[in-house]
Amino acid sequence: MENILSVKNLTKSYPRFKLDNVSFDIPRGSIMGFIGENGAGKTTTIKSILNLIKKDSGTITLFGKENYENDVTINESIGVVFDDNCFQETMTIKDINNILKRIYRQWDENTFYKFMDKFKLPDDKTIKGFSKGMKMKLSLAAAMSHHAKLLILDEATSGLDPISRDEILDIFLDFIQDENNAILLSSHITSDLDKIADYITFIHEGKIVFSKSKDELRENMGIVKCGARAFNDMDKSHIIRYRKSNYNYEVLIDNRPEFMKHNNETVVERCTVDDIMLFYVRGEK
Ligand SMILES: Nc1ncnc2c1ncn2[C@@H]1O[C@H](COP(=O)(O)OP(=O)(O)OP(=O)(O)O)[C@@H](O)[C@H]1O
Repeated sequence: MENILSVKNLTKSYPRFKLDNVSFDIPRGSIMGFIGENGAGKTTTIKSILNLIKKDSGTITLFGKENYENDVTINESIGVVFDDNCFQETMTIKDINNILKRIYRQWDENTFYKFMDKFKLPDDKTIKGFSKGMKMKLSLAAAMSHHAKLLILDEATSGLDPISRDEILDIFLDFIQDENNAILLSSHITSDLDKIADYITFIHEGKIVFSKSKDELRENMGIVKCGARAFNDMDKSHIIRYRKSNYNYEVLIDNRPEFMKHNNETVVERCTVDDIMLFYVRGEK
């Protein structure tokens, strides 16, 4: 499968933080969930991809091209949303449409106004009177109204209520029905990623812990809850991380099918993206 975005050994240093050899790929027709705790390096990675900050080293390839910085076609093929409002508060939807129409060669006024109707955003009010969720919907609509092929969304669903999020997630799923499109979605709302992501890239303290398909994670990883004796007897080669509370252990294991073959009386629970992140960040090795 061809990759729409490929990040190889990306490095960027700040005085107190280093993005360290970050690598991952996003195949066409897929949604990549980008997860990690606060300060893990998600926005720094995204800004490097978008050339908003200068990387120290590494290779970023978008749509098969490495040096895309001044390539208008590539830049216009990306729809970007950050978690803060990028429009002037005094503007109305009509003003925004007029401005974006001049910026994007492929601006699609029809699609934009369809989104405005769908999201019930008033076109006579200034942005100042919009709630956080309304501003977020507006930004998402703008990102999806110029025939972008890659959406890069940094915490773009964080201000939305569960109903609006569900509506947006459906729109994302629609978007990738076109096999030439893809989405990079950084989010702390891991239940959203459980619902729609095809791949998960997990970054911790500037380093990639894993970048895998969600099916692979779901099939292979599992949680065993047991007492001290069972934990001591356990084949340690399967343990990724464990958490201990009083005399009980919760253990995140890899290769669930293999583990179950040799421990057929042990219950291995399925885990969520949230569980995996919690074990990696807070569990013991
Ligand atoms: N311009 C900068 N100068 C110095 N340090 C910076 C700069 N920008 C980011 N950092 C540091 O880089 C680290 C990673 O920040 P980043 O915003 O990439 O994290 P994040 O994973 O997006 O976090 P969050 O989930 O909170 O948005 C943080 O420690 C941050 O303080």
